[in-house]
This record gives sequence, structure tokens and C-alpha cells, in this order.
Amino acid sequence: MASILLKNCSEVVYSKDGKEKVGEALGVVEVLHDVDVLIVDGKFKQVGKDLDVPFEGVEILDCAGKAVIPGFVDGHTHPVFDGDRANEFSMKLAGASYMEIHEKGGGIHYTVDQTRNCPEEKLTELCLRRLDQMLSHGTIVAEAKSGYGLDCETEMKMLRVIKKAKETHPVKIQSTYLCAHAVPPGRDPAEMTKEIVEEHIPTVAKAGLGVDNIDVFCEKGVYDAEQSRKMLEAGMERGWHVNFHAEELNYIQGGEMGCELNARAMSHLELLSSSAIKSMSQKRIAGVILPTTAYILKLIPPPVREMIRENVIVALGSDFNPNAPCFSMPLVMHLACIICKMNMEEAFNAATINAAYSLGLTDSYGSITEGKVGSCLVLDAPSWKHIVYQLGNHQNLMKNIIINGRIHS
Ligand SMILES: N=CN[C@@H](CCC(=O)O)C(=O)O
Ligand SMILES: [Zn+2]
Repeated sequence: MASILLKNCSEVVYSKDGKEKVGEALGVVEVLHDVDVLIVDGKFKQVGKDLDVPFEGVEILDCAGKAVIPGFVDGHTHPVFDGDRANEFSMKLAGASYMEIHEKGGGIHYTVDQTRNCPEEKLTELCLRRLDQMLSHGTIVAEAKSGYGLDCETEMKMLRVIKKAKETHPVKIQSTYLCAHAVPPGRDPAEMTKEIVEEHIPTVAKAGLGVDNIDVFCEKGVYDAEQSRKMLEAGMERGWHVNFHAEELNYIQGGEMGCELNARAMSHLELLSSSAIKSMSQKRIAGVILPTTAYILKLIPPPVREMIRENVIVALGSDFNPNAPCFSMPLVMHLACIICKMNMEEAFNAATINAAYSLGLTDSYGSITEGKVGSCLVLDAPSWKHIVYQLGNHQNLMKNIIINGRIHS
């Protein structure tokens, strides 16, 4: 673990309590001007004016004219798959809907075929290179899902890839077993639900693959709310946190079901009901908003203003996947402002501390707070606002990426 002193930062986005934010507080970014940041043994030690080098061997980085911000937390990604779906982008531009392509055997089904046929080594390499891309855009923590296997064998291959990434990649990874992403052709959702609950989930649990969360695609024409509930409950019995796809294309009361299960997080939520919003707020369930998908699929945006008004813990994710190939949380924040009517402060907090909350990681990630992991970004700009305001080319805004107190790049 390394130690570094970031000197004369023009701005530091700091959080005294390091906790998730809701309501009006979500719209506040705490900024300290002309201060230093000291990281000792990989942890934030002190933020203040004119700090001294505490001992020999501490690296010093001149940050004059630069803003220092926490690294981003990406609350929802699908980084393990082979192939691409560039041709489907043309089909969607020509008017085909996401579900039409899916029902004709494209979409997730196409990616499942590619991923089943891909050797584990190649899949690992693909995943690691995608995480490199995320890191170059400032992501220091990412949730990573399986879900392009549908059969137990391929899901386990994907989870081994995520485990390897967890052990070797500088981005901190959380592993999510997406046990039911689509119904395999020729199979019935009820029969698949039974198989997943009775065979897949017990087999995955026994294999010790370091799974943190359980996920399903709870959607009309995929798995309904009751089938989803059964699989999520089976995951909960294994100690996995409930973090799933809900209310994206159709309102099927997945939000209500997630609240009954005390989910840790639910994603998408374009069609979330007002009663589920109230319940999420009471139960402190994170709502992970994915503006890339709403943008690409031209969906009605999720009711984010209502969620903020009702004090829901609103977080952001890139939803990186072959339908939404976006590595960049800065772009996600920008889209959140335009599509979901969030302000810059809300988007920034949703992409840092609240996304950390959605993964249960606020004790160690999501803000520059004494005692948390010393990972942060030095921007080639005097204010944090540039990272939300700028549209694209975000890698060039990253002057330095600091991981655990060491300059990564
Ligand atoms: N909606 C379901 N799953 C993914 C898309 C997966 C795919 O199209 O390959 C999502 O979160 O957007
Ligand atoms: Zn997803």
C-alpha cells in the first residue's frame, strides 16, 4: 500500500461523513478549495491546507490548477461476453424494438451463443480489457454480472472470469450472478425457474465463486415478478444480496416485489410506480438508473425527479453491455442530467457515494473521506464540474488515476 501527498489541489470534492445522500442533500457537492490530500498506506489520512510530508518515501504530486475527485462507482455492468451487436444498432435505427429483436433470437440470445462458444481464457481477456477501459474513464469500483450463459455451465464460466478479475484487476469488482437473463429458446419460464432454483443456484453456491449479488431480468416475456421472486429468494438463502433488473419495458410490479424482499438495489426502473417509490425510500433500497439504455432504446425516462423528491437513494450505472456499449461514467452523468433531469451535483453523487451504497460499499468507497480507500482522480481541469459538463473525450480529462495511494496512470 502506497502513500502520496496531492499538493495544492484547486478543488477537492470531500465528504466529512462519507454517507449516501438523498433529497436536497443529493444536490450538494462539498468542495474544499486550495487544499492538500494525504493518502497513507493506501487510505485517505487527511485533507487540509499546507499538509507536511509525514515521513520519508511519501510521493508528492503537484495538483495546482487541478480538481481532485473520488473515483466513480459503476453500479451496473455486463462486462463478460463475446461478440458485438453493431448490426442490431442498425436494426433499431430502422425501427425494430429491443424485444422484437430478442424474440427473433437476436439480442441477448445472440450474445449467449457467442459467449457459450468462447473459451474461458479469451472471455477473461475480453473482460479485463473492458475493465481497463472503464478505469481509463475514472471507474474504480464496478459491479459485474454474469447472465450470457443461461445454462449452469456457462454461467459458472462467466462467474470464474469475474472472480479472476476480482483477484487481479485494479478496479474493485463486485460479482453478480444473473441467473435468469432470458428464457432459452424452446423452454418455458416456469420450468426454467424451477431448474434454476433447484439446480443452478445450489451448484453455483457450492462452487465458491465469490458471488456477492443475485440478479434476474424481471420483465414481461422474460421472467414475471413471481418467478423472479422465487429465484431471488433462493439467492438470498445463499447470503447473496438482491440487486436486479426491474420495470424496464413494462410495469409488472417487479418494484413492489423487490421492496417486499428488501432488495439492496433495483436497476432500470423506467416504469416504477409511485407506491414502489415510497416503499424504496422507507426501506432505503437503492434505485440504479441507467441513462445509456433509456437513451439507446428511446425509453420513457425513469421517474428520477419523483424518486429524489421522495428521498430514494438514486445511483447511476453505465449498464455496459452489447446493447449499450458505454464504458464512461462521465458520459452517464451527462446523460442523466439531460435525459433524467438531474442536476450536476445529483448526477455526481449518484455516480459516486450512492452507487457505492447500491453495492454496500460506503464504508470504503464512494467519497474522499478520512479512513476510506485512497483511490481518486486528478482532473486536468480546475473544477469537478468539467467531468459532468464535458461531452465525450473524458480520458483526456484524467490527469492521474490514483488507486490505493499509488499513481496508476
Ligand atoms: N435488460 C436486460 N439486460 C441488459 C441488456 C442485455 C443485452 O441486451 O445484452 C440491460 O440491463 O440493459
Ligand atoms: Zn443490465
